[in-house]
Amino acid sequence: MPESATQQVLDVRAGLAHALGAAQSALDTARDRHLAAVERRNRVAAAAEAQKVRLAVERDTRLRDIDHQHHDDLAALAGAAADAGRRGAPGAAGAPWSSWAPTPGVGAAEVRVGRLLLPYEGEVPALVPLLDRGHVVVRGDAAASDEVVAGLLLRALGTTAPGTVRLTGYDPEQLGGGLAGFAGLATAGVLTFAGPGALGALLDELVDHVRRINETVLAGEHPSLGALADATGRRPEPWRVAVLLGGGHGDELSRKERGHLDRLLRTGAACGVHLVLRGVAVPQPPAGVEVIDAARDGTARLSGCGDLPVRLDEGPPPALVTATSRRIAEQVAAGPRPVALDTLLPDEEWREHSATGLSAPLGDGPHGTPVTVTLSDYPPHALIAGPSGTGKTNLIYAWIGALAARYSPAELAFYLLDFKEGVSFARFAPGRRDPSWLPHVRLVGVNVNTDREFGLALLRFLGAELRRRADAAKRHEVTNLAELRAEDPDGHWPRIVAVVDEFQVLLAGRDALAAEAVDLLEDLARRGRSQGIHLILASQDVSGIEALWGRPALVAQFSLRIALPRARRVLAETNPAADALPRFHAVVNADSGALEANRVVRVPAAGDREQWSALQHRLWRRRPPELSAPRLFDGDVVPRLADSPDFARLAPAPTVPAPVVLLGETIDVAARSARTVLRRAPGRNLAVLGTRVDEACAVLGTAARALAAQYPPGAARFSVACLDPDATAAVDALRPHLPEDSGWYGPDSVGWLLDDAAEAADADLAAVRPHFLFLYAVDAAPGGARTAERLRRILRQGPERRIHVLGWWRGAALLRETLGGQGSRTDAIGAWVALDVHGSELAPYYPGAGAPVWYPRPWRALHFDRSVHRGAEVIIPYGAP
Ligand SMILES: Nc1ncnc2c1ncn2[C@@H]1O[C@H](COP(=O)(O)OP(=O)(O)OP(=O)(O)O)[C@@H](O)[C@H]1O
Repeated sequence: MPESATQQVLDVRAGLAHALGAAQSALDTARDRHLAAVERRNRVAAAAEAQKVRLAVERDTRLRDIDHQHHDDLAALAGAAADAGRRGAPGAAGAPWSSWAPTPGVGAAEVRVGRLLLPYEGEVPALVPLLDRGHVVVRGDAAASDEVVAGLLLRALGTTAPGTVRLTGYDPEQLGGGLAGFAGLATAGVLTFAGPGALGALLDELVDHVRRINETVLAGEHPSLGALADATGRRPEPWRVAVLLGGGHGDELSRKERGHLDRLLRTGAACGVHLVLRGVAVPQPPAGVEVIDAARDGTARLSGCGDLPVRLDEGPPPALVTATSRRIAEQVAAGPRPVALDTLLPDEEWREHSATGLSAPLGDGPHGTPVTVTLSDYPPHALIAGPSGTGKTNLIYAWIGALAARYSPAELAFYLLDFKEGVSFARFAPGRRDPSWLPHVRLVGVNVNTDREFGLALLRFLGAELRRRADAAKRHEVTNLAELRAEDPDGHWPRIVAVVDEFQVLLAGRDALAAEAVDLLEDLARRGRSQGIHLILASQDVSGIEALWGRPALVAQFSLRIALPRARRVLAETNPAADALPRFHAVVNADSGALEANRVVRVPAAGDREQWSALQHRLWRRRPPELSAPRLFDGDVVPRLADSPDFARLAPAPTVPAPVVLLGETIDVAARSARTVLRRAPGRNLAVLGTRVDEACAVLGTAARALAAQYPPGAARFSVACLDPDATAAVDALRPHLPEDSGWYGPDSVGWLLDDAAEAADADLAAVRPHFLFLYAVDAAPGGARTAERLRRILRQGPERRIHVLGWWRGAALLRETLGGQGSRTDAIGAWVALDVHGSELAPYYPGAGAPVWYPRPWRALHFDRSVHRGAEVIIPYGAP
C-alpha cells in the first residue's frame, strides 16, 4: 500500500498537479482573453468617442457653413435691393437730408421714405412710387405722417425742373398750416390752396384735367404722359400733385367726391395727376397706390414692402423746405431757360423761294414741333403786341433770323425802324465794333422816336416801291408778285418786310404827319399784299392806338396777330390766351386773333449777341458782291457833310446857272441833302432863323461850302460878315473852305460890304460873277435904319443881279424888321431854315393862311423853299466835318 498509497498519492499529486497546471493554464488563457477583450472594448470605446467628437465638429462646420451661406445670400439680396433703391431714387429722390440738394431732371421713378429694417449692416432704402407712377396714402400717427408727406413733396420737387410739379393743398384742419414750409411756392403759383369747402371743386378740376390730357394731349397716341415724354423728349404738361390732408374722419367725402377720388386714383398717374392723401380714408386702395402705415415709434409698414418693417426717415429740416421752396419759386418766376436761336435755322441756308410767301418757324409748340409763321397774300401783315420786357424785340430778332437764314437777299429785303429809345436794330447795320451787316437789310432806323418824319419817309418810300411794282405788274399784265416774278425772271423783286417797332409813336398825335402816315399805311396794307410788301407793326400796347382802331379796314389787313404774355387787344376780345402765357412764349394767330386759331409758341433767345453774330457773319460772308451796306439812320448821330452823296457830286463847272445850296440832311430813306437853288431870280435868298448859334453856323457853313465847291477859283465872289462874337469860331473854321479872295467882315466893316452890294443891286446889269453874302447875325449889324434899307435893297433886287444873301437872323421878328416891319412883303425870302422858332412865327414866310407845324427840337431845323415845296421839311444840320 505504502507503495500504492504513495503511488496513489503520487498519482493523485501528479493528477492534481496536472489538473492545477491545466487550470492555471486555462486561467491564464482566460486572463489573457479578458485582457484582450478589455483592451478591445477600450479601443472600441475610444473609437466611438473620437467619432462623436468628429461628428460634432462636422456638424458645427456644417452649421457654420449654412450660416455663412445664409448671411451671404441675404447680403447679396439686400445689396441688390440697396442698389436698386439708389438707382430708383437717385439724387434728390433718395439722398439723406444732411446732404440733400435739388437735382432737377434726374427723373426719379420712386422717392425714399425710410429704410427697411433688415439684419444687415448696409442700408436698404424704402421707396414709394410717385411721379408718373402712383399715389401715396399715409395713415397712422399724425406727426410721423406729416413728416412723410413733407419728405415726399420735397423729394418730388427736388427731382424735377422748377415749375414742372404743381402742388395743390387741401388742408381744412390746419388751413394750410400742414404745408406751411412750402408756402414760398405759392408766390410763383407752384403751390395753390383749395379752401375748406373746395374739395369738390378741386376734385372736379383734377378729373377735368385728366380728361383733357387724355383727349387732347395723349389723344390715343401715347398711353401716358411719361411715355409721351420718353418718346418725344418733351413733357408738355406739368405734374399735378394734390395733397389732401383730411382730419381722419371717414365721413368727409360725399359720394360724388369719393367717386372722383377713386377715378383719380385709378387713372390720374398716366396723366401726371397724383394724390398724396393723409387722413383721408381709402378703403380699398387700387393697384398703384402705396399705403404707408406710420407708427408712433417711427417704424412703418409699406404696402409695397410686404411684411418687412420700415424705419421712416425723419422729416426734412424746415429750413431746407423753406429755402428750397423759395429757390424754386424764384426760378419759376424767372421763367424757363431759353431755347437756342439755332433751333430756328434750316439745315441749308438760302434755299427757299419767296414767290408765293415767306415762311419760317418762330419757335416750338407744346409738343416740340416747330410753329411756322407765313406772310403771303393771306395773312399779309402782322401786328405784334407785348408789354415792355415780354420779349417783343427778341421775337422780332428771332423771326428776322429765321427768315434771313432761309431766303437769300434776292428773295427778301428788310426795312427796319425802331421808335424805341435805344438802338435795338443797330446790330443789323455795320457798326464800329462789328463791320458786318445782315445782307437782307436795306434800311435801319434807330433812335427815331423824336423823328417821326423818318417813319413817314419809310412809308413814302414803300409807297413808291408799291407803285413801281404795280406799274411793272401792269406792264407784264399780271396781278401779283408770284406772277410778276414768273413773267420777269430777271427782275429784282424780293419780298419786302418792313418792321416798325413801337409804331404807335408814329401814329400818336392828331397832326398832319400822323394822318398822312395812317393813309399811307392803309394803302400799303391794302395793296402791299399782292405786291409782296409786308408790314410788321409792333407795339407795347396796341390797345391805345386810336389811329388804328378808328380804321377797322386798316386793322383787318393785319390778320397775323402775335401776342406776347399779357398783351392786350391784339387778339380777339373773347380770346384771353395771352393772359396765361408763360414767359418767352407767344400766341401766334393767323386769323385776326380768333380763339380757334391760337398757336402757342416758345420763342428762342435771339437777343444774345454772340448767337446772333455767328448767324449774321455767316450770311454776311455769303452776301452777293454787288450788295451795299444798309442805310443806317440814327437819330442820335449828327450827319457829316463829308458823307453826303449830294455834296460829293458837287464839282466846279465853267458856268453854274443854278447854284445849289446844301443845308443839312433830309429825314428820308436815301440820305439826301436838303437843298435850295439860288437861280438868278427874285427872292433867291436864304434866311436862317433862330437863336441857336451852332446850328445856324452849321447851316450857313454847309451852304457856303456847297457853293464854293461848284465854282472854279475866281468864278464867284464870297463875302462873310460875322456880327456875333459867338459865331467867330465857326466863321474862322470856314475860311479854308472858301476861295482865297473871299472877303471877311466884322461889325466895323460890314457897312462897306452892304454899301457895295446895295449899289450893285441897283445897277442896271447883273454882276459878271455871282456874289454870295453870308451874314452871321444880320440883326446885329450896326447902322440902324440905313443898314436895314440897304439890306432890303440887296434882298429885293440882288438876286436878279446874281447877288444873294444867305443870312442868319436871330428871330423871325428880327427878319421882319429888316424887311420893313409888320405888313411888309416877305417874298424876298424865297427859302428859309427855322431853328428855335415856333411854327406860328413862320406864318408870314409861309404861303397860304396857316403856319407850318413846327416844335423846335435840338439839332433839327425846318426848311422851306417857296419855289419847290408844298410844305416845309425837317432837316438835320451837318455837324463838324
Ligand atoms: N425767348 C427768350 N428767351 C430768352 N430770353 C428772352 C427771350 N425773349 C426775351 N428775352 C430776354 O428778355 C429781355 C426782354 O426782352 P425784349 O427786349 O425782347 O423785350 P421787349 O418786349 O422788346 O421789351 P422792351 O419793349 O422793353 O424792349 C431781354 O433781356 C431778352 O434777352
